[in-house]
Amino acid sequence: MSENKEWTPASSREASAPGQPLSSLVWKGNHLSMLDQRLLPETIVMLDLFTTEEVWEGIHAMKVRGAPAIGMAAAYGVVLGAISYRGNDSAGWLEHVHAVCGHLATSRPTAVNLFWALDRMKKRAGELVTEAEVSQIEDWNAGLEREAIAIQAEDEEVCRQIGIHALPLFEDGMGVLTHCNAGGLATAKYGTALAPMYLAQENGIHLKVFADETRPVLQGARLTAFELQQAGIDVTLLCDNMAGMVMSKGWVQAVIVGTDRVAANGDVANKIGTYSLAVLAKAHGIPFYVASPLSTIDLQTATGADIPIEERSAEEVTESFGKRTAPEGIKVYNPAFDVTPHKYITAIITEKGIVQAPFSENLTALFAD
Ligand SMILES: CSC[C@H]1O[C@H](OP(=O)(O)O)[C@H](O)[C@@H]1O
Repeated sequence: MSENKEWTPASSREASAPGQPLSSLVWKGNHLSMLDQRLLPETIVMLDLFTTEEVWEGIHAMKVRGAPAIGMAAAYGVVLGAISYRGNDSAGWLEHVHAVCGHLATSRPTAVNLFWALDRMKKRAGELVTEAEVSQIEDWNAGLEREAIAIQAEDEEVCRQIGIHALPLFEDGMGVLTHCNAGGLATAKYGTALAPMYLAQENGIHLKVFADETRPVLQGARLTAFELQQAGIDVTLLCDNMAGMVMSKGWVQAVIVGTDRVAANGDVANKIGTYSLAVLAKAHGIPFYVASPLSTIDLQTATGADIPIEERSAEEVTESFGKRTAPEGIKVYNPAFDVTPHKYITAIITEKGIVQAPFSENLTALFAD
């Protein structure tokens, strides 16, 4: 793996152009260029990843993070794995691709987009080897490459559609609170929860955004505050424990967050702290919205209690801000996500429209056609 300290625009999809937001993932034809989000906002480093293992590590270590971005990265990881196959038979190639997918599936457990993208790549691999007109491994690899590129391109349009559907919920001058980073950095572009903020800006609507800092990894402070400020959107950074006071002052008219997995009954797994925010919003009579692409809705998972919740290292909590901030040997509990019961959710905003209670029926209906 090499690190490009220099800012080098990509040949296929531009990493960044003047006035344009950063891209977290740029496919370069034979490798994946991944923005190391752990270093933002101070340092912009694109990592050049040539192997599945490097992509696995990138996801696991949260160099790339955010449910849709994790799925996209995994899809490119499958391409890199397929390219590395040295046999010449379809059965061996397919078995190898499945093994690569199985390995990438162990990188992080909660965001269902990872498994969604891997399932899609496996399905495409199966189709490729049975399509009569393509018979070379190079053709199958090229087919998987096209599929991964399509996943990324579709995500940009999906996010834009989420923004379009959400926009009528936000009026000029409203205060909107968000948690973690469900923005362009977590997706191909626009984000999920941040998409309406970008669309509002395009339409001359002024929103006053409050970004929770989001302990312990600080995605709100390092990423949401960064990307909204870069875009010229009015954003105020809050410590997580300030949300209640800000709501009590009447400064917040809506909360919108992203999600890593929506269960069939409408329960939502999202960044730790989301559940507390939803309860606070309910107590203050503030609508609580979840922005979710269909790829994040998991009808196979019945309720929030069935969603696997990732627990991360104690050091994320004890070594914050570049130094030790807790005593040696202290017991730590560090769940990366929590589950918000659907009773606290006003609506789930998807690329196909806005879903409200009863969530079980209405989420299922989304997939009917
Ligand atoms: C657009 S979904 C973003 C989603 O991902 C975050 O998790 P993480 O930073 O740990 O990957 C968080 O739950 C966000 O809502």
